[in-house]
Formats: sequence, structure tokens, C-alpha cells
Amino acid sequence: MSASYPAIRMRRSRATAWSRAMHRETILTPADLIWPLFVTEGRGVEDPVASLPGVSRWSLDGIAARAKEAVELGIPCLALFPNTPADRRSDDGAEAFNPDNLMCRAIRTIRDACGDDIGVLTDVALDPYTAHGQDGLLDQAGYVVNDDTVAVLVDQAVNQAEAGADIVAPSDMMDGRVKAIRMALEMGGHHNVQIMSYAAKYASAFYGPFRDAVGSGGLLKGDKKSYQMDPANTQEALREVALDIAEGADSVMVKPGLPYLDVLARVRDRFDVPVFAYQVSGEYAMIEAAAAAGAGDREALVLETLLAFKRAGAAGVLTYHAPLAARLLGG
Ligand SMILES: NCc1[nH]cc(CCC(=O)O)c1CC(=O)O
Ligand SMILES: [Mg+2]
Repeated sequence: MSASYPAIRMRRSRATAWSRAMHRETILTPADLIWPLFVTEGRGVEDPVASLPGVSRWSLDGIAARAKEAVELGIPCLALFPNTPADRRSDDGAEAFNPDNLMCRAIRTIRDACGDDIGVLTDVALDPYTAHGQDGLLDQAGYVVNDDTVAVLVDQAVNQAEAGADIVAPSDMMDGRVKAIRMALEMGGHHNVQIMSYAAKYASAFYGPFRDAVGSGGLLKGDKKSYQMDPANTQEALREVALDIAEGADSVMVKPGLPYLDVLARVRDRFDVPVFAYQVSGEYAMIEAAAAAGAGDREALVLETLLAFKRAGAAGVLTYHAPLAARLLGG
């Protein structure tokens, strides 16, 4: 470039708040946020998750209150995860398609409290329902079998749709489940129930606090590496996303969040479907730990990390910081 300093001074546009606002390329709003909530049995229960400071499991009455709070704050969607009572967990995860399970009751509770003012996204995977904590069914050798698991996931997804879920979100990483779920939803008349597929979900060390929250952590033996992706791979993530789009996903997700922004950006560049990011439990815990240790300002860390997802191309972010962020953003 021939014209340079002093003709070009990059700092001119940064000198005042109004000018910074005018040049800002990316905007974060409460409408970008999806708030994950943990549901538990009982009445009037708020059960804090020790490894997720500031996050609790709520009984249905608390879930209704959180849903109303979310509407007030301008948060458009909730993601639900049940802490299934131990006596309802089994090797086959059959509680997943019980029409009166905690998940279905939570969906109906939110609908009663808020009508169509908020979206309800439900997790499709068996880990909150299995006695072994894996996302699918096991064979004799302890391998998570694909096709038989997909059949159960279909029943689970249809069960959630019948209870009123707006978006079903398969997080299990079985092959072919998006197509099978889409076909079953169409056949069941659930034409407008969306599928947000966890298309590129990695076998990550950042899920620990989540597993505590849904009560699967202590049950899980081994790992999920035979179905979740190797953190070393990005080409494979693009292939996963392409397959899920072809199978009928309305939107896709990359998970975890910040450590995988490169994957998110590449998915955004290559495909035209909305791509969401999940800032997972371990990421939340890291920010909280940093703030508690005085290593950073909590509110600034939260807003900066969430903005980074938008900058990388995310249509929205699942984050446990959703209510805090929405409040800070004036929701
Ligand atoms: N299907 C399970 C599921 N759905 C969302 C998360 C993790 C979310 C988080 O860590 O916040 C997990 C954990 C796992 O795969 O073991
Ligand atoms: Mg896949």
C-alpha cells in the first residue's frame, strides 16, 4: 500500500465511543442466546450444581419461573436437560420415550407458562436415561451400537415433539439419526418441528460439569470416543455437517465452543445453514473460576467470549451465561 502513516491512522476510528459504535462489525443481542436449563423432580427445588457455580437444577415450578424470566430478558429459546431419578434409569434408556418423563412435563410446563413466547429445544440422546451413562445402547462388549440406538432416538424425538418441543437437537452422534428422526416427524405430522443437529460434536474434556448436572458422570465408564469426534479433526467435521444437512437438519451445531471456533468459522464459510455454537459447561466453569480467582472481570469475559462466537459466524450460542449476558445487553 502506498498511502501509509501518517495518511492512514487506524486509531482515528477508535478515538471516541460514538465512532467505535459506528464502526462495530458484530453485534451481540439477547436474541442470539439459547439458555440451557437442568430439570429435576420435586416442588420448590433449587439444587445447585457444585461444579457449575451459579447454575442449579430446577423443579418444574422453577422451570416455569426461569422461562418467564427468559421471555422478559428477550432470550428466544431454552434448551432442556433432565436429571432423571436413578430408579428410572435402565440399560435400554426406556424412560426417554415415556410421555410423562421429566422432559415432557417440563415442555408442557413451559408451554403453559409462556405459550409461544419462547422456543423449547430438547436434547435427543440417551445419557440422562441409561444406567451406564452412554448416549446409546450397548452390545455385549460394551460398544455403543448405532442402528438400534437410532431406533430409540426416533421414539425419543417423537415423544418430545408430541409433548410440544419446537426444536429437537440430537446430541448423540449416531450415524443416520437426522434422516430417521426427520422422516418420523413428517409421518407424525410434526412438519414444523425443527432439527438442530449436534453435527460436529467432539469427545471433549469440557463436558464434566454437565455430566454432574444430569447425574450421568458417576455412572459413565470409559469414554465416548467411538461416536464423538476426535479433537484433532476438522475435515471430518465438514463431512459430518454435509451429511446432516443432506439428511434434513434445519440447523447445525459445533460443540464445544471457544476451543473449536476454527471449526465453526469453516462450517460457516462452506455451508448456508445456520450454525450454532455450544459454550459448554467446562467453558462456563473456566470463566467462573477465572473471575473468582481475580484473573479477569466476569462480565467482560462473558460478553467478549459470546461476541467471539458471533464474529466467527454463529447464528446463536447455547450458554449457561445467557441470563447474565441478556441482562448486560439490556434485555
Ligand atoms: N448427549 C449428552 C450431552 N448433551 C450436551 C452435553 C454437554 C454440554 C455441556 O457440557 O455443557 C452432553 C455431554 C456429553 O456428550 O457427554
Ligand atoms: Mg453424524
